[in-house]
Amino acid sequence: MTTFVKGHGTENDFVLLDDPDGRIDLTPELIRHLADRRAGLGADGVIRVVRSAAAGQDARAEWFMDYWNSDGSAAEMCGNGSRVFVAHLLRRGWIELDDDTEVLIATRGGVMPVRRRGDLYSIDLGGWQVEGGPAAIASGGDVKVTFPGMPPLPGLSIALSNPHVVVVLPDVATLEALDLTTPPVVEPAPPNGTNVEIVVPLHDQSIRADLGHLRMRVHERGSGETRSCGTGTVAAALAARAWGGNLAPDHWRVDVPGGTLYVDAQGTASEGDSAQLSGPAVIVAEGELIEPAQQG
Ligand SMILES: N[C@@H](CCC[C@H](N)C(=O)O)C(=O)O
Repeated sequence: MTTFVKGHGTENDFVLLDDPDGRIDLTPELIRHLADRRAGLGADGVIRVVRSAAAGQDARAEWFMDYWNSDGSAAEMCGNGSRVFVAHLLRRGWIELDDDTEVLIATRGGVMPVRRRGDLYSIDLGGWQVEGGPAAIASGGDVKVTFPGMPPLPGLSIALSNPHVVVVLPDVATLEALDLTTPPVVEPAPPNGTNVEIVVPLHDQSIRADLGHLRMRVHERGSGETRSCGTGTVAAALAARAWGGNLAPDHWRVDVPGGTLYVDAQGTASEGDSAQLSGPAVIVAEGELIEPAQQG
């Protein structure tokens, strides 16, 4: 019997499968079936919750977040998923985590520390880089991104644990009208595909001067448009910070269709040792899987 929970982080939703001892054969077909919003449970991604020792992963972290996109492809990392993963481990009693202490989790993108303060979880995503460096920042980007019915726009590639390209638009009306039903075309095509974040800087007076503010939509590699992408908000803040130059803030609020996330960045405009993502994690339901052959 396989138990699961359904959860989300700012409405980026996941099915988490309990597999502490590494017994589940998680095929792309099973992932697509579970993620299907009509024939399955429905999710942007599927996370297998497995001990690192049972999955051949880094022993510094007891637990491995085995993350899969809804199309059945594997991803290195999921920022929103990492918070839901830790909330689930806590709820199961598989870890203990007091306020302001940290737990290490293993991901394909490396071992990362997660902290909790009340209902807010923060993860340190480690090193990052603006691909193309200062020249790409100065020219607006290193790639061209085309959305249906629009001329190509510059995009800035950000190497985090997973790949991102960030595009800036002038206003919220243009952002809301954007067609994300098909993948944006990125040229030259990144070798492993990419997540694409589209942002509008908000210059509202109500926000602190040391806190940047962005509105964002995202088209995720392997999942299509989602209501939030945690690593995507970090990439968006890093790109906006790079474009903003010396006076740009290190702290950012990013509003996505599913809620609000916060990003803290360290390092130069084009490279840094770490960036932190903070936001909520919600567990909505739990249950037992029925084997596909027994369904119907
Ligand atoms: N939604 C996630 C990112 C999930 C993986 C992504 N689609 C990829 O393929 O890199 C997040 O919150 O970071």
